Amino acid sequence: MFGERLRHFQAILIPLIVLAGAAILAEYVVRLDIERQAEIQRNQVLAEASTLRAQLEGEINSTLYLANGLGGYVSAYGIQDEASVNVVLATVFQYDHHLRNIALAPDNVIRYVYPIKGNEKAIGLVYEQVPQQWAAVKRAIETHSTVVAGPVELVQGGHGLISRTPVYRPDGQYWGIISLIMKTDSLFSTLDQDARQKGLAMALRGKDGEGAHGDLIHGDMGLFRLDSVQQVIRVPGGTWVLAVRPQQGWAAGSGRTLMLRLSGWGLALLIASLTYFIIRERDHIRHLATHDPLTNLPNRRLLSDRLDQAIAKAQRDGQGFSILCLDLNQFKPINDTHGHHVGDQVLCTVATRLQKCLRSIDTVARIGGDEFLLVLPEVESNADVLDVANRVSEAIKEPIRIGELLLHTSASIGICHYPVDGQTQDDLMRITDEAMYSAKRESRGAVYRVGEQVSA
Ligand SMILES: Nc1nc2c(ncn2[C@@H]2O[C@H](COP(=O)(O)OP(=O)(O)OP(=O)(O)O)[C@@H](O)[C@H]2O)c(=O)[nH]1
Repeated sequence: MFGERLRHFQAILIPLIVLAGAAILAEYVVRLDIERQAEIQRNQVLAEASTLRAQLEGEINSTLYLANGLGGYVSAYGIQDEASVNVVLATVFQYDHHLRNIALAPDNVIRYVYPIKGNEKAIGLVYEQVPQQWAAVKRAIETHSTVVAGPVELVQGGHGLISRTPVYRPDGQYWGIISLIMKTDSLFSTLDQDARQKGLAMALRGKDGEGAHGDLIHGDMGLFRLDSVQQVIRVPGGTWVLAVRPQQGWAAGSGRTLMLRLSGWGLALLIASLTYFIIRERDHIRHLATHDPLTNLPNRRLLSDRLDQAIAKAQRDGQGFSILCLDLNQFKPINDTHGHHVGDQVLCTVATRLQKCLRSIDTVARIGGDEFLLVLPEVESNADVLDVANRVSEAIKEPIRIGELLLHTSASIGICHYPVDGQTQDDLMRITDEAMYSAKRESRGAVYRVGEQVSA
């Protein structure tokens, strides 16, 4: 019936709605977690990037402090002889393992280089005559401060930063230039290694201190295009930019997210399944309360509802209906002879046959041991109800096969019409019952209406 189908539909629809709601909630929680994880990860990467930046700035500045220290020494004491200069340069050189060489150029002409081995050709170089170098030297002299160029490819191999520090005598007179070449390959690869150990990829740009627009110094330029954490590094005469990003990308799609999503969906499925079982259980309990457990036909309680509905509908539509009460004849002997279980099967067979004789809008209920009541909406005429009664009677008379047994029974039937024979539920039930008993008393197997036989 419609109510049954609606309940079935609800039992599917409600859990689906619950599933959708719980899944949306689960996805929302996953999204929040992804955002939180990304924020935590971004902060961690930012902290690591700051460490790398400090490390890099520290390395570069410590080299520059050496240049400044050396400049101070030269300014104060000047140059006595080559041997003592070499001692000073060698002392400075050993402080910084990134140093490639140091050159002193009084009046812009390189006179001293340490170590000399491999750098002999630099001796005597006049900066003014080498345009690529003169620009930086000139800028250092003009700005009175250290200028860092590069990294550039070194003729001795590898890459290096060249710092030019102008030196002035105590009286303010320009003395010359101190050049330091710093090997960057080892410096950058140390940083790179540190970053990789923490699962990070790093890149540097800003050659010649040109910052965010400068050429690539180290790493992969792609990192600047990706969503990376970037830090500005101050170098004398300009800036570099450091880009850092997790090697495996940001947290989204991590194992944790997958676990959280699976748990969320699992929970959503569990809640939806529980909802489904609760609804089914509720429907089952409701069904048990309204149906006969043996034949699964509506019981008295549900019959009462159906009768109320039929009366209300008849009053609304101005159309009558009929009810039919049926009691099996000689059922007890079946029980007594073949046992209760055979009697049960006979009752079930009768129930099935009754249902087959009726329309979907009719109701057939079991109201007693071998007694059934049929409600036939919109059936008003005697002829129509007799038609149904005869059909039902014939169906019950058909032999019933239970295993090896072939059993026979019949029914005494009472009918009544609403509103002609009775107007209330109690009246209708009583009158039909009396009609059925009249049939049973006076002509078993016949159909009676209000004490009068209407069909054989
Ligand atoms: N197998 C079975 N028998 C039942 C059930 N409920 C009631 N009965 C039996 O059904 C019989 C009904 O009694 P009656 O209607 O007097 O028996 P009958 O032989 O049909 O009598 P008449 O109606 O006068 O022909 C009783 O013997 C009950 O014990 C049931 O659920 N299963």
